[in-house]
Amino acid sequence: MTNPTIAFIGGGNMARSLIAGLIGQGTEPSRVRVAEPVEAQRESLRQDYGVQAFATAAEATEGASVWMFAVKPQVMRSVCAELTERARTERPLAVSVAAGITSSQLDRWLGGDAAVVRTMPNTPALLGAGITGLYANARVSPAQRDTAQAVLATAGDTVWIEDEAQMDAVTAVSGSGPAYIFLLAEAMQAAGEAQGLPAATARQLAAQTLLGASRMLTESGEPADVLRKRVTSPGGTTQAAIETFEAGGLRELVAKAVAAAARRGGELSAAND
Ligand SMILES: NC(=O)C1=CN([C@@H]2O[C@H](COP(=O)(O)OP(=O)(O)OC[C@H]3O[C@@H](n4cnc5c(N)ncnc54)[C@H](OP(=O)(O)O)[C@@H]3O)[C@@H](O)[C@H]2O)C=CC1
Ligand SMILES: O=C(O)[C@@H]1CCC=N1
Repeated sequence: MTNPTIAFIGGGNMARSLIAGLIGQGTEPSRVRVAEPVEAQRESLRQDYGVQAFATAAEATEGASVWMFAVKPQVMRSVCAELTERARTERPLAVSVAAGITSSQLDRWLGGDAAVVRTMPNTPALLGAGITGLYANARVSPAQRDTAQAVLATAGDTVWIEDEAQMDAVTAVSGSGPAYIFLLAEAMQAAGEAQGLPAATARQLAAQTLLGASRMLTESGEPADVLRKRVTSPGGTTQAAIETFEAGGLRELVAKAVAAAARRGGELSAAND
């Protein structure tokens, strides 16, 4: 990446995670500009990362060739409307992290002929342990594609999607996914406490087990079912638990939850058009 100036529009949870990745990987803070309406959040971004923070998108995008849209889907259209004139004259690379909002909507809201990369990162980006799905529209040049990938790679792994229709599925699996794991952690912790463990001990056991299992998944190269079977001694404790999960319909429930998230992506697109 040839050191572009990057403007974030929206300085909330997701933007913070991405900014942490960029600064942590050595991006010069003066090259990161953020538009964020809340003064307390602007000040905390300046303090934590040394970036420049402004009240308006117009100020933040001055001189920036990459615009990172990190506002809620519900306000994306009005935020783009503030920038249409500048987008037409300056032809930036527009990168969106918004759930549901399509590249053709962003192109239209930015006045047409816009180079748009629609992405779906996740909050482990804060630790450089995220994963981002990316989709580029036809206006994106190979160099801009590399730039978008380089920006998101500071947050973790990246994977390109050639069919934009799959972005709602990406969102449902990895964008929202960390929350599913946190829900599982809450449930494991509560169940441990119900079995008589002190709260702190139950929390530590659940969290470290999720970390260790995730590292085995990513580092061993072995599929999840093989790793699961290795824990499951015939007639043992794990088998008792797994049979309970299967009888309770865990797989079907996960499939329904992911389908609901993907469907919501489509609804967010339609509702905010
Ligand atoms: N959180 C997550 O795990 C993920 C989120 N996303 C996507 O990221 C986007 C942001 O989500 P998230 O960070 O969670 O939400 P947040 O509400 O934390 O962040 C959005 C920020 O944008 C600010 N904002 C609102 N209007 C404007 C404006 N006109 N100009 C500049 N900033 C503005 C908001 O301020 P105010 O609070 O005053 O409204 C808020 O601080 C969403 O589109 C979401 O789909 C994608 C992947 C994962
Ligand atoms: O819940 C949401 O809509 C956003 C998108 C993925 C994670 N958070």
